[in-house]
Amino acid sequence: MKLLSSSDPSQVSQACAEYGITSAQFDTLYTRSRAAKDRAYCPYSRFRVGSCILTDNAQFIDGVNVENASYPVGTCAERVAIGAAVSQGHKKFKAVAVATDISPPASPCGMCRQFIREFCHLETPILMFDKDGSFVIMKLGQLLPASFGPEALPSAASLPATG
Ligand SMILES: O=c1ccn([C@H]2C[C@H](O)[C@@H](CO)O2)c(=O)[nH]1
Ligand SMILES: [Zn+2]
Repeated sequence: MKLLSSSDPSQVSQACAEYGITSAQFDTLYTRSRAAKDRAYCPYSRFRVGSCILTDNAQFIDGVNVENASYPVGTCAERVAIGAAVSQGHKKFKAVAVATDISPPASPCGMCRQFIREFCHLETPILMFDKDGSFVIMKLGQLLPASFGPEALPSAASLPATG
């Protein structure tokens, strides 16, 4: 796990080539996840999280963490972004970005990793941006090894996500 600089074009282009996204897509994921972070609703933790996901037809959809006075009811930015995307008709994603105000960057929690697993290949890049715009990039399969997914269920063939 290596911390890379998003302001170093050679580090960005090398990472993009390795993980199958364009530099333009990287820039949008970075800009949008950071901007989304400012819209987080997190009066309890004060821990702002923004997410942006890239759909397989090149749409970008944002999410923020949305907390609740009943603490366990709150949801993470990544799941909000994916829920928004699914509600807009997207079910396959090429990249997931998450931005926070800490360094090194936060990585998706276990529940989000499983949620992402439903809609992404194990090779899908997860981009994690820190407070300075430095980033770590890892494949979903690295974040969630030996995972359980929809293909394990006999009923999966009839699920919209896999159909
Ligand atoms: O990757 C993460 C980690 C945490 N959170 C949220 C959940 C909660 O609102 C706050 C503190 O855990 O940050 C996210 O949205 N995504
Ligand atoms: Zn989470």
